[in-house]
Amino acid sequence: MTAPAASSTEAPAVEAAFRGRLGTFTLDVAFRAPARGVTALFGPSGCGKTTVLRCVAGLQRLDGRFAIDGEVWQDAGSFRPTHKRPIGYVFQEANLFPHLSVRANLLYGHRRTVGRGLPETIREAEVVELLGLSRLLDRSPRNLSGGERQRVAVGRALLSQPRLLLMDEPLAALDRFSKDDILPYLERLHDVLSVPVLYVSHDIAEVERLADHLVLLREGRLVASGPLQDLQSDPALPIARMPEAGVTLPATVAGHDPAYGLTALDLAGGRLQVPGDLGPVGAARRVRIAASDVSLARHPPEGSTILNALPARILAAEPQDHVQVMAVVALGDGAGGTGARVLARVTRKSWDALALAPGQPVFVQIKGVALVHQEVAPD
Ligand SMILES: Nc1ncnc2c1ncn2[C@@H]1O[C@H](COP(=O)(O)OP(=O)(O)OP(=O)(O)O)[C@@H](O)[C@H]1O
Repeated sequence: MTAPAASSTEAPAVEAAFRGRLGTFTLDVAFRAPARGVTALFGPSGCGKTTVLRCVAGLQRLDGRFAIDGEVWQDAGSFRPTHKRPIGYVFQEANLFPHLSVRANLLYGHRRTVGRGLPETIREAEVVELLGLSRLLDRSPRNLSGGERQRVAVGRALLSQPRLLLMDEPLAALDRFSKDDILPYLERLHDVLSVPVLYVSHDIAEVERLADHLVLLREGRLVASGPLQDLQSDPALPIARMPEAGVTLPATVAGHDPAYGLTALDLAGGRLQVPGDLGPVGAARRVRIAASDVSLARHPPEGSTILNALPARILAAEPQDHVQVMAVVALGDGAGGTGARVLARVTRKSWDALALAPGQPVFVQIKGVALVHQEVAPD
């Protein structure tokens, strides 16, 4: 867990600490996250995610401190009001002005900030291109799909030139199809723009696609805060107990096997063969390996249809219940365990039968690998 630092001489950071009561609910949360990329606030309904975001926006006033890149927005002696905080806020509902065109909606926030002489770091043309809005500019928000409306809402928030973008369940009101439509655009924003994002969600799949850093909350308190991959591969955390527990890992396309339609993907500490063409050699990809798709063997498996069996070492293990054990293994055959960390959910019976334990060398068999990061089609 990370506590906010008193002063910020290190890498630019978002430092947040809020405590107080709202009715019967008590919030007491402190975390520090990088002031770049996407930080997801994740936890069950009612754990305080929206309250933290409202505190950051200055819409909810609780005791505490907030600073971004050393610039203090709140501490014991000061509280900057909402309208003086350079934030963009995207809610579950797009809340566009129905009587204005998409273009006028986009420029609404832009005029208010750039018109006041604030520097323009995010330009309209760039936002239109990144969010695929060029064909929607003259349309009325009334005639847009839910996903299109949210893309406009994100664009409007970005054009207000925020130091920090706050997104509160921006996809929660969308159906699966619209979510799949908008997610690649958000991934692209993340790749191209430098504005940091605090992203509230209770959808772990969404978080895994977008987030670099994770803040886990439960009942108004911090459970853990850290880089996504570190928290995903901690078998003691509640996200490892979710049925869909798994890890997302950076990978590089290493080659193709056209005869069998496979792509070779390099991860830290190992190479996988994955069905399909995942792009040119050298392309960076993000893949997801679910804990339930990984099994462990003491010896190199023979006579198996599973293509991927890689040497690894068990780093830690945690019983999940009476039946299952969650193990974290590091890929690679060295002793150091420095390769990518993968979760394996195995039965307690197999764990005992193979006398598995942390520190042991094993072979991980990986049954399925999903591509997480998708390309977006040009507008
Ligand atoms: N102004 C308020 N007065 C009283 N209770 C409040 C107030 N605002 C929030 N709460 C309570 O605080 C708790 C946390 O709410 P919050 O909306 O922050 O949770 P959340 O994690 O965002 O939940 P969800 O995922 O369902 O949106 C809830 O129990 C909520 O009822």
